[in-house]
Amino acid sequence: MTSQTNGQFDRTPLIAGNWKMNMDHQQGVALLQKLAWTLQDAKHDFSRVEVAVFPPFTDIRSVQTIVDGDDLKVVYGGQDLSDQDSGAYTGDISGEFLKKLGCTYVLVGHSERRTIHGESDEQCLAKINAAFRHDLLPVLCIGEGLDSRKAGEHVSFTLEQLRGSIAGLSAEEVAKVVVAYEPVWAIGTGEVAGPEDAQEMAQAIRADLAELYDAGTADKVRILYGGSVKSSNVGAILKGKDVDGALVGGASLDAEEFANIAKFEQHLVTD
Ligand SMILES: O=C(CO)COP(=O)(O)O
Repeated sequence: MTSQTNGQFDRTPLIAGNWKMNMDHQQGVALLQKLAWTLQDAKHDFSRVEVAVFPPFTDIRSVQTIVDGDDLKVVYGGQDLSDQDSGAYTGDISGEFLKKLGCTYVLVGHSERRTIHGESDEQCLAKINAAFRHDLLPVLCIGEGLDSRKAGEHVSFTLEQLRGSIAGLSAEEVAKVVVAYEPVWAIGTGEVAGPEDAQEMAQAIRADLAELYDAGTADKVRILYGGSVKSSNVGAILKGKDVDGALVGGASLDAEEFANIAKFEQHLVTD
């Protein structure tokens, strides 16, 4: 076990905002500046709770300029990357380019990539390897659809995605992966998996990682929950001891609401 260094959290919590295909670069700059001011006013301690944004590719250069120019502590990443490094891959973006723009993270296998673009676990694994080649931290998204949930197969479905997407990674690599559990039926629908559901899956993911690797490695992996997270439900969701943060879609487009989510410790439900 790692020591209890950060309140109830063994691992530094991560609150991440996935802007999806929203916000052009001008709107993105305004959103980021408002977020930074709001967090600054709230005296946000970034060493306690990390805050990341995932803007569209066309915003990232502008985001970099603001982050560097204003010395912001907000970190950022791409919403996807190619599994290749360069070459004849029209429309794709190399991890090398993301790194050069100062990205820390990159999303891999978001459910919208898996469903709309048919990305497989195998491709996700190749993308994770590409991320590591360029010193980016992958945020691997996994999660079941409504059918699996209704059939009571959500855990086995999600763990199969996990295993397929990390197959062959070393323990050292896996420890750097952030896993985001996002049940597809809870994304953008207002339906939230209950706090118990989020903890149940986070615990199952950690147990599976401990079985595949070892407990020490599993303890290092941060596991986020995503799907209709708001300031009003984040406190209950992050109460789960295996849930280390949130991947937020819609609510991350509102600077005040997203800053409020990042201040989730104020909303933590205790009983
Ligand atoms: O897909 C998500 C984040 O990646 C979740 O989106 P919502 O928060 O809009 O449900």
